Amino acid sequence: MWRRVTSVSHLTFAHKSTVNKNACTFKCWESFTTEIPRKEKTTYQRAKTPFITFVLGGPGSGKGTQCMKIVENFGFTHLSAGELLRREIASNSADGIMILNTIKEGKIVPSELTIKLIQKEMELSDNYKFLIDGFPRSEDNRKAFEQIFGAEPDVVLFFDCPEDEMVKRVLNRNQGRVDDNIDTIKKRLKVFTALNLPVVNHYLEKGKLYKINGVGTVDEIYKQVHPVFSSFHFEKQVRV
Ligand SMILES: Nc1ncnc2c1ncn2[C@@H]1O[C@H](COP(=O)(O)OP(=O)(O)O)[C@@H](O)[C@H]1O
Ligand SMILES: Nc1ccn([C@H]2C[C@H](O)[C@@H](COP(=O)(O)OP(=O)(O)O)O2)c(=O)n1
Ligand SMILES: [Mg+2]
Repeated sequence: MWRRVTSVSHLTFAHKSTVNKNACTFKCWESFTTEIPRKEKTTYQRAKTPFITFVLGGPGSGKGTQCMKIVENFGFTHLSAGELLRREIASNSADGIMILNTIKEGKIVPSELTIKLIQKEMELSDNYKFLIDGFPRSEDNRKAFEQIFGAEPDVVLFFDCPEDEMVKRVLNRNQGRVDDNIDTIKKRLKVFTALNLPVVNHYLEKGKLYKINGVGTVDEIYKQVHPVFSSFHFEKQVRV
């Protein structure tokens, strides 16, 4: 199902390990394909194809909070698309100003840029289990991901939360975000309905959607999330 990606990322990176760096370059993409001969794999390469979870829901629906609990319990690597974009702004990169203005307007950053940031983090990770939080936020995001990665997610979580609850939570979030103000939130909610709900419906039709009631305490909500992942028996999987 997975294929090697050669066209989008021209990134070079060093693997964290000091051993066998060359063999680890592009390890992520090599393990995405079933065509790599067994003998080319090293113990530093993942033995498994990536297990990808998309985490969807409106602003303030609790995506990030629940992702932290999934990470604790199931050892996923958490990639928040919004966080990667905020990091890009903070690094004063060439795209930083455009990203900042897009986020302030409550709009969606061009898909290729967000996917490039996600892809880079996946390449740097030793893990094979990924939570991709806040992505895809539009059909364009979704289609671009599928085209670039040549694959679909294994699981899609959707935190369903009423607008008034989301607004309340975002206004109390207190993380100094430029988009956590009432004007931007109103715009984001419109964008969520117009662009993100079609993605939710797409995965519902495909039978991949796990709809979670996003109202309640963090633990009450996590009680619905846990069985989604325990059904995959990750703890029994042995990595080589
Ligand atoms: N179940 C909950 N009940 C009340 N507040 C919550 C709950 N889950 C998260 N929060 C708080 O709401 C805010 C938004 O949560 P967050 O996880 O950042 O949502 P998202 O990533 O979907 O925008 C945060 O301040 C968080 O601490
Ligand atoms: N796939 C994405 C994800 C986020 N963004 C931008 C636009 C979003 O309003 C901001 C913030 O996203 P983030 O997921 O951090 O926001 P919430 O956690 O839902 O409040 O980033 C994007 O353009 N494309
Ligand atoms: Mg978040």
